[in-house]
Amino acid sequence: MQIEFYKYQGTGNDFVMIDNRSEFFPKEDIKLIERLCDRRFGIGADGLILLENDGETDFRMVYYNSDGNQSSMCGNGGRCLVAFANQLGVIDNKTTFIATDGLHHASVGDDAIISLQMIDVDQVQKNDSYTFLNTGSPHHVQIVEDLEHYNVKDNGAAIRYGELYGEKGSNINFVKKVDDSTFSLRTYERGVEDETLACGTGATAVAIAMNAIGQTDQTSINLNVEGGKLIVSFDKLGEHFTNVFLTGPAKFVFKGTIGI
Ligand SMILES: N[C@@H](CCC[C@H](N)C(=O)O)C(=O)O
Repeated sequence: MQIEFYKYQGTGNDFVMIDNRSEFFPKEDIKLIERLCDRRFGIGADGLILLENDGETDFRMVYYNSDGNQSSMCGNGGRCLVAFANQLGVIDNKTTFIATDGLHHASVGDDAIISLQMIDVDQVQKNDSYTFLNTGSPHHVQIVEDLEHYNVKDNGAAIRYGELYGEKGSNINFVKKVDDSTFSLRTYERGVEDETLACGTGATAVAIAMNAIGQTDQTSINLNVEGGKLIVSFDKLGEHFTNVFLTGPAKFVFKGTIGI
């Protein structure tokens, strides 16, 4: 069988998008999803996303990591899916959709800029050398000195598979402060098991963590990621972070068909 796919990227975090409103896609076939995401044997992507019908919202987001397993929320993938839904005519520049972590509001701006509301955060675990929080996906956030030369893959894997997070693991972000409203980060992604060029829930986690631990008192934060720039803004009510928005580019790359 031939299937039609669309390829999108958000600050270099790339995804295979499939319109599954007719429910044709074999969702339980982990090996197939892994192959479609494989950069040598398939299309190549950090993840695969199905756009599905939902009775109460504009559409449902079903997200798989490139290892073929369904996972938790993907911020950049969510932004790319909004752009895909707009391209398909499912929405008209504004949407409310459902994902694994609940409802998301989003809007499409000029120059393919998508702004996506993320979940509220009210638990930030502060430790001496790192912070842990869930922004739809679990994130370890750690400040490092020499971010440019840091071995993200090896150090990220050691923490992801180490005693802190057990079987479930976590995404691991390494951060450097640039100025009071700007941070650079590099992320090791669970389920990709490598550094990716960007991670939306990771950028969100870094912005909130840096505010929570007093590295900044800003509530609109610029994030430099390997594949570009993102902005995370929020309101802070005591230890509660609400109205969290992740904003940045989400771009169509190409479409095609592939035999499965
Ligand atoms: N790239 C994503 C994060 C995807 C989920 C993550 N790999 C996990 O399994 O926790 C993003 O942009 O948020």
